[in-house]
Amino acid sequence: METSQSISLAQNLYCAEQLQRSEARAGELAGYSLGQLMSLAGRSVFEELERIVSVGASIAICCGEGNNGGDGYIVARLAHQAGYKVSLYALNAKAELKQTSHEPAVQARRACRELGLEERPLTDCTANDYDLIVDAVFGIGLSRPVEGALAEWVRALNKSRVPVLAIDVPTGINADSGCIMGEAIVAQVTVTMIAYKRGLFTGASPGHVGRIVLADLGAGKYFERLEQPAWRRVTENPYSWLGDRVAHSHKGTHGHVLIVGAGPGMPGAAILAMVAALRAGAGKVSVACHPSNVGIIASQQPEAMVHGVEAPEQLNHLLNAATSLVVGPGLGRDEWGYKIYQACMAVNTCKVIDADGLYWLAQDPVHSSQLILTPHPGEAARLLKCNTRDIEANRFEHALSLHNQYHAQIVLKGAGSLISSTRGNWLIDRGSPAMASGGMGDCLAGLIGALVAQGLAPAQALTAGVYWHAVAGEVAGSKAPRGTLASDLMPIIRKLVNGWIPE
Ligand SMILES: NC(=O)C1=CN([C@@H]2O[C@H](COP(=O)(O)OP(=O)(O)OC[C@H]3O[C@@H](n4cnc5c(N)ncnc54)[C@H](O)[C@@H]3O)[C@@H](O)[C@H]2O)[C@@H](O)CC1
Ligand SMILES: Nc1ncnc2c1ncn2[C@@H]1O[C@H](COP(=O)(O)OP(=O)(O)O)[C@@H](O)[C@H]1O
Ligand SMILES: [K+]
Repeated sequence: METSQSISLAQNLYCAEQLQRSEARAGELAGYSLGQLMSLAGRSVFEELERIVSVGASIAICCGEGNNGGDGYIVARLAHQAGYKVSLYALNAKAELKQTSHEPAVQARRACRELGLEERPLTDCTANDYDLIVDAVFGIGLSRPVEGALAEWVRALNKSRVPVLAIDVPTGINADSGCIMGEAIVAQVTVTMIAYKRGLFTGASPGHVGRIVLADLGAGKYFERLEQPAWRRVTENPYSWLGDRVAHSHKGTHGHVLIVGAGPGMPGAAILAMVAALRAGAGKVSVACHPSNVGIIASQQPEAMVHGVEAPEQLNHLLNAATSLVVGPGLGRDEWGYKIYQACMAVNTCKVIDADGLYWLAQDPVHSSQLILTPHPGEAARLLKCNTRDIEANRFEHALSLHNQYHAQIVLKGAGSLISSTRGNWLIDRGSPAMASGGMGDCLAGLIGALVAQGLAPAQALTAGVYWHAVAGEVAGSKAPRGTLASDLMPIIRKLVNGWIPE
């Protein structure tokens, strides 16, 4: 799978279980006991703390009963010794640490007591009394929802404007899925230990983790030798896949995208896909739509060729001429839409299927690596015959299921888009909430279609398309996220497919 065209600069992502299984061995290979790893973890967090607040600042360190809390006690001792005003809060101030806790945690807690740092119950911690809160309540050991008084405390903490430094994973975030379990802390910075946990980058996490800092404790490289990452995070611009245009190229060199959609009264989605395909560099773009929409679509962009098709037979010559198809934008769920969809599915040309195309696919599943499916969670639920909540509860597993069931190239869209493809499983955590507006998906479908037309393999086109679409959304929405439109992405997509890298 690793070819010269694979993404070289990507980060490996892991599950909590992999950390639990191999962190001790990785530490051993690096020359550290688990206890020493914990001391290093505490020190890394303390170093980040020093970057956030100056000596003398008031800090509340909130500790659970496991090893995440253990890291917290080490931070508390270091911060106290360095001259910070430290207040300690414990989930269970009277109880001893769990028996599974490492010795340095026990020692650090004892040292804190000897230094006169009295532990108070966590729910007594009022965030506004402090300059910084250190969240050492739960890390990868979170095993059930945060409930009751603790959940109330988390809600109050989130309402305050006090910055939070989370250790390993913000309390309440599931490190594997990125879901909130009950209630979750919103952190400004998360210092995560040894390796990146996959759940930090998708689901609810983008709103909770803040800036992520990896503290690999010297054991990261050994850990990566012991454990295979099922997912990798794209961190490199994939422009080299497309490369510069050859000087003697002509429009025929850059492929012909056919957008199939725009049923009666629904021209907008096809227009967006069409413009995105043109701006992403397709040599030619045609639209096959219901005859009633020809005038309005043709008036949007004179460079596109717009064809009204009443019956599927009229599509044949267009299908034969296309290098890639985008099937579904505004296609509709009536008989016309179904017949047009069926005609598209009868040809082997690589197809991006989105929107109503996915609706029809869910009725009658097809398996092919020449299909690129771009569902949002609602569409994914229909394809997998479950509900949207099931999808969001475990985005990773459902992206894999879609790939396995349809043998297709899949992106499960949303904050932290997941790609499961014949070129592996990739996470793209670019993009922004500015993109939460109608039409963004149509723009993505057209962009991917244009990349296929220009010669990228389906899985590459999908990965590059999702990446550039998300970056374009970030750029378009950076100054004024509300009111950002899919149309605003078009000129930025044009720059990105020409190698532009935003600062
Ligand atoms: N093992 C190691 O080598 C290292 C571990 N480290 C730290 O250790 C953490 C993992 O430690 P643990 O496995 O002890 O797990 P945690 O400290 O994350 O929490 C587990 C404890 O919390 C309880 N718990 C879980 N969910 C709860 C809920 N909703 N309400 C109430 N109690 C709940 C569990 O019963 C268990 O006692 C990592 O996240 C990291 O911060 C770091 O020190 C690096 C080294
Ligand atoms: N909060 C967000 N963060 C990152 N990307 C987002 C966010 N909200 C939406 N997007 C992206 O915008 C696009 C929306 O697509 P979709 O839901 O199909 O829109 P539509 O059907 O209205 O065109 C997806 O690519 C999605 O990943
Ligand atoms: K934590």
